[in-house]
Amino acid sequence: MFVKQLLRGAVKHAGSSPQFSVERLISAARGFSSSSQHFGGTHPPPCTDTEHPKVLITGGLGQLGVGLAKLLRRRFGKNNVILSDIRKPPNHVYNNGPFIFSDILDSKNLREIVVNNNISWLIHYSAVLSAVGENNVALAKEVNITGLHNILDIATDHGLRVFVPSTIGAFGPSSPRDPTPELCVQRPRTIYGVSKVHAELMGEYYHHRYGLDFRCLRYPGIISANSNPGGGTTDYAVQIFHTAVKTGCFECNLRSDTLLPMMYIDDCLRATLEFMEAPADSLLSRTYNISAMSFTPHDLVQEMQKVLPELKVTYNVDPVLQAIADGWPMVLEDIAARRDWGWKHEFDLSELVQTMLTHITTSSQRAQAN
Ligand SMILES: NC(=O)C1=CN([C@@H]2O[C@H](COP(=O)(O)OP(=O)(O)OC[C@H]3O[C@@H](n4cnc5c(N)ncnc54)[C@H](O)[C@@H]3O)[C@@H](O)[C@H]2O)C=CC1
Ligand SMILES: CC(=O)[C@H](N)C(=O)O
Repeated sequence: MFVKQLLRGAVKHAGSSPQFSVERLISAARGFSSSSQHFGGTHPPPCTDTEHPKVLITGGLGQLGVGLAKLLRRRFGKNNVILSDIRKPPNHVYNNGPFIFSDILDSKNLREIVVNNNISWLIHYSAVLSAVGENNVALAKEVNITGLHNILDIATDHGLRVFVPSTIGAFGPSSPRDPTPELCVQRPRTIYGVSKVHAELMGEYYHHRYGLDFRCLRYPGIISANSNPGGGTTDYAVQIFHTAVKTGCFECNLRSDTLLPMMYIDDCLRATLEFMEAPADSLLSRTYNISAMSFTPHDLVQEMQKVLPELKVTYNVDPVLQAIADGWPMVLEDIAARRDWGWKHEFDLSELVQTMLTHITTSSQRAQAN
């Protein structure tokens, strides 16, 4: 029902904005119908040589892992990318390529998987995110710190290239917030942030001490249409799209003026692949900020209302999440990533909103038709 209104709004809006054409909506929808995640127009061609990395992704059933597996499989071949997690995968994931159970706290099992599958790249996505971490500090310590130690030791012992994402949450209230440079004070006040600073420092230490090929990007809040966020402070910016399309209203748990760095998932996953493929001698650092846009809930709602003029948003601030967000960067500076390995984002706020709404509307129409 609201989907129809949304399409009507989109068409109406198309008349007023040259950037938002019906053709674009339709062509984006076509792209989505042939692939569940769309990666912009610039994804690299599949590798043809036999020197593919053999990749293991830990924590692969969260918001980011399935999309990354899809991108890497397109590049390196389906069987060269193994997705793993401690949860049971849905059928479409299970049927789309190798999946294996792996608990990062079980170091012997993890080592066996690496050895038996001749793994050469380890993408370490398992983590407990900011909001869940504040509710369960013991679990966050275990997964984010003990788990990371297992990963670094195994990666070092077997000569792997290892990617560990960090986050805007690795900064805190005493960091410069607008903009936040690569190198500055990092005194986060969440267990998530503390564990990510620990990961950055441990990885860099292993790189200098043992020659580990450690690579780390500080991601902003990631926005995706067909995977759900796992319990973070930036989750509102994903949930708002789904709820708005379904019901036409949304209750936001952050203040309307909370400015945070955000990124569309396609940019995030492409950045990860490009960074992993960057020649080691181009990397002057092992930990980089990457950035695309910053917006407040108010900015996002205004952009969405260009398509959904009836959208109603109310604010019911969660004090714990608001305190976390108030200590995070407002704008992330990523000069070094752009300079050293050519990072360039593709999605700004208007592209993000168009793409998310098109994607969610199309999926919802398809579900209604079935
Ligand atoms: N999604 C975002 O906005 C951002 C994510 N990141 C980082 O990117 C990585 C991936 O993030 P998401 O996919 O959003 O996280 P998520 O919370 O959606 O997924 C994490 C996954 O880790 C798995 N996991 C938990 N304990 C485990 C264990 N003991 N062994 C193996 N797997 C375990 C969970 O089952 C879950 O599927 C994380 O390291 C996160 O910190 C960084 C910044 C932003
Ligand atoms: C920005 C992140 O790391 C994550 N989305 C969170 O909000 O915890």
